[in-house]
Amino acid sequence: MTHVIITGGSSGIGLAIASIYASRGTRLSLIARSAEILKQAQDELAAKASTVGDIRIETADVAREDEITAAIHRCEAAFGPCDILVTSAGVVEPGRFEELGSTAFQRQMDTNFSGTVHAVRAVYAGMTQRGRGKIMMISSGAGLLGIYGYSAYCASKFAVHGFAQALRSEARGHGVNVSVCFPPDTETPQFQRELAFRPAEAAAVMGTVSPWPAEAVAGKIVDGIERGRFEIYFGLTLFLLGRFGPAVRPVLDWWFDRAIARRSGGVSKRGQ
Ligand SMILES: NC(=O)C1=CN([C@@H]2O[C@H](COP(=O)(O)OP(=O)(O)OC[C@H]3O[C@@H](n4cnc5c(N)ncnc54)[C@H](OP(=O)(O)O)[C@@H]3O)[C@@H](O)[C@H]2O)C=CC1
Ligand SMILES: CCCCCCCCCCCCCCCC(=O)[C@@H](N)CO
Repeated sequence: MTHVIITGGSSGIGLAIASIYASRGTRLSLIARSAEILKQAQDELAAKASTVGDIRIETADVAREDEITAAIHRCEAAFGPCDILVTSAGVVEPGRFEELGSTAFQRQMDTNFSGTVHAVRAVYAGMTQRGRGKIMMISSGAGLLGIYGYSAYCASKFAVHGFAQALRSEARGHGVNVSVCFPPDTETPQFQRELAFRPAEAAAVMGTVSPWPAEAVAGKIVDGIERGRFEIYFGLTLFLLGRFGPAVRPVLDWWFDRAIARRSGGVSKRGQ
């Protein structure tokens, strides 16, 4: 039976992905920090799964390599080797760079980027030895474009993007499929919290793409895993951004800088 491990599987996009696999009778391991929220997710999914025993929950902080490695190894000992790893654990804390502080900056890098690397490392050796396995990393539209107020988050998601690209080229020779996806704003508990802190200047940029339901994002991700697609885009705008963004950067910068200046009351440089 297929064993799917999902970091961040207790909420939002990760939970929506878990829900699709649960209804297919897959063995599922969900990893997150809060035991209470994990238990809620397990109960919710148990209604869909063939047997409650097919859903395992483990508490671990992905930013702590020892914790996440041990948790993943416990999941593999119980349910067999990992066939599919989805790394959805992530945090977002918007704020202008000078107000963000190094703790909040580092927390986003440690969770979103290092947390992804740690989870991948925990399954990677086994996958390459078996000559099979799939890894899907959740980056973001913010992993394709630098956005006002998102210096740490964008850095962490660009890092995931670069990691996925490089690892893909190493892994394919070992029969391991590495993928990365770039979701737009998605209706999840985290998104609701984030909106309260999103600067108006960021809304001017991010408002270009309207929010998606988590189920729709999860559906495209699972479909991409099945087809072994490397990059998954959501909607025409983010597809164009991913494929042609770097080529049209000067135009995008000009366009967004104008929109941002309008939101900031026309002041684009300090002191002017
Ligand atoms: N929603 C959106 O608009 C978008 C989200 N994304 C990305 O999708 C992913 C999921 O986000 P979303 O579903 O919105 O967020 P949620 O907050 O709804 O879910 C995040 C999940 O990650 C877990 N998590 C967070 N930090 C850690 C940690 N240090 N160790 C282990 N687990 C952790 C949470 O559980 P717990 O807190 O208990 O640990 C929870 O299960 C993130 O990587 C996010 O950046 C990308 C594009 C858009
Ligand atoms: C030819 C090119 C056209 C260019 C259009 C550019 C549009 C940019 C939209 C960027 C959206 C990023 C959403 C990230 C959401 C996210 O990760 C957070 N919500 C996390 O919680």
